[in-house]
Amino acid sequence: MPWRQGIETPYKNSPTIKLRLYFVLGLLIFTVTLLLWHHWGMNRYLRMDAKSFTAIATVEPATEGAAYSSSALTLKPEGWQINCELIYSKYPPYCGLDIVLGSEQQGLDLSRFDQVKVRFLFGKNEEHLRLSIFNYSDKYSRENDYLSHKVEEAILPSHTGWQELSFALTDFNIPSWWIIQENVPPADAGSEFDRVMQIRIATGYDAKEGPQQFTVAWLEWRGKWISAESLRLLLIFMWLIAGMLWILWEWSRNLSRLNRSRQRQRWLESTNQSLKESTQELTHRVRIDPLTQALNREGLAEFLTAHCSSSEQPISLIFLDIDHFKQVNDQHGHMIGDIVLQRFAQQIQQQIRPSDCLVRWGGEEFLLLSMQTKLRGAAGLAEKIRLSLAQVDWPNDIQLSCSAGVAEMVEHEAFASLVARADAALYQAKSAGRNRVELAEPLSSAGCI
Ligand SMILES: Nc1nc2c(ncn2[C@@H]2O[C@H](COP(=O)(O)OP(=O)(O)OP(=O)(O)O)[C@@H](O)[C@H]2O)c(=O)[nH]1
Repeated sequence: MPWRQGIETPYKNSPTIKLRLYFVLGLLIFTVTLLLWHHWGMNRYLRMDAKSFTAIATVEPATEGAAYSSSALTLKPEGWQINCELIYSKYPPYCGLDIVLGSEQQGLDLSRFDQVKVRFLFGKNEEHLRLSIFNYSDKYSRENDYLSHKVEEAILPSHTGWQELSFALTDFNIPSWWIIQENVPPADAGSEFDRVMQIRIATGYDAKEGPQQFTVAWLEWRGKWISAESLRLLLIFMWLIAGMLWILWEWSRNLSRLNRSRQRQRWLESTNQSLKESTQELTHRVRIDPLTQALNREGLAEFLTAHCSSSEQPISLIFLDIDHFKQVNDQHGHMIGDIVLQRFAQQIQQQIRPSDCLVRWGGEEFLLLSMQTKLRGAAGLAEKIRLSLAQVDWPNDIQLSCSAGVAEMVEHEAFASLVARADAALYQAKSAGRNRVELAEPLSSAGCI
């Protein structure tokens, strides 16, 4: 059966259910793996030390009057060492080192990192170091004026001995003096690390006059290949795509299921139709004589069940028999005999009412049940049929006649009795020389089937 091909039953263990489970499981494993990998791995580093980056000494004030601060940068095996002498003048003094990263508006993109770690040695009690980032921006930066670059600062506390301090990029602050100096609106006063021109490590605002010394071993920038936010977006996008694919898949599966069930419905409808037609044809065949198209005895029984009621009475029966039909067969053959039988039946059908019923009783004998017809009416009909045979174009110019016996059913008469009486009348017609109509003897009382 073609419509059966590919029909899926929604069993628990069907391959599609398994496929879906694998699909969701695969996505979950992929998501968890990606999150774990992001948490524990996917790291990138940038280390800034004396071997790989160049630093210069910086000092403030450098040229104020006769008294000025001085600073000297020494490269030690452990890192950059700053030795300076701070003297107060117009501005609070500081000294430190600058790691120059860019020039001519080309800075280093440090926004790819999340954290910075600094290893330094600064033994001064209650004093601090400053770690400053100078970031270029087309909005406010001016060429050859590093103070116009956005300044982002983090304060490093003093500590006895070497210390390694780690903090996030979000821990940097923009000092208010820079915002005021550059007149920057609040919308532009947020942190930026995409074009870093230089990094400065210097004494803090609380530095005291006199000699200062500190050493910076390295700065290490740490970040992820994919930021947590990008990873979240990626995962959301991936789940959205998977969801859409899932919906599309379900939709196309349902569509093909629907098509298959429509196909099946059409097949069932056409099968049902052809079964109905076959049944009708079979029923017809069972009730109809195939040669003459008159009812057979089966058809007669059905007809009697449906119509032999008192409302249909009076009912008359004409028993018709072709005369000397054996001679027709003998002289012209059975084929011609069959044609004669067909035309004989047709000739009768043309002259009766739709409510009447022609039955082939057997061989060349026919019963004609004439409904709501009295004996005389039926006798007239039988006579009319008999006479009409002369007008028929019989094959081989055969001269055909018939005899008839007519009987009217009396109330409660059995059909067999009616047939027997009509048959007796027919016998009389035959005995009296054929080609004539005889009436049956009336019955006083009998019964219908
Ligand atoms: N061609 C053909 N012949 C049939 C068919 N059924 C019966 N017959 C023939 O009809 C003939 C009937 O012959 P009889 O019973 O002797 O009747 P008859 O020759 O008509 O003689 P009477 O009835 O006495 O006039 C037989 O030869 C049957 O073989 C049929 O379906 N086709």
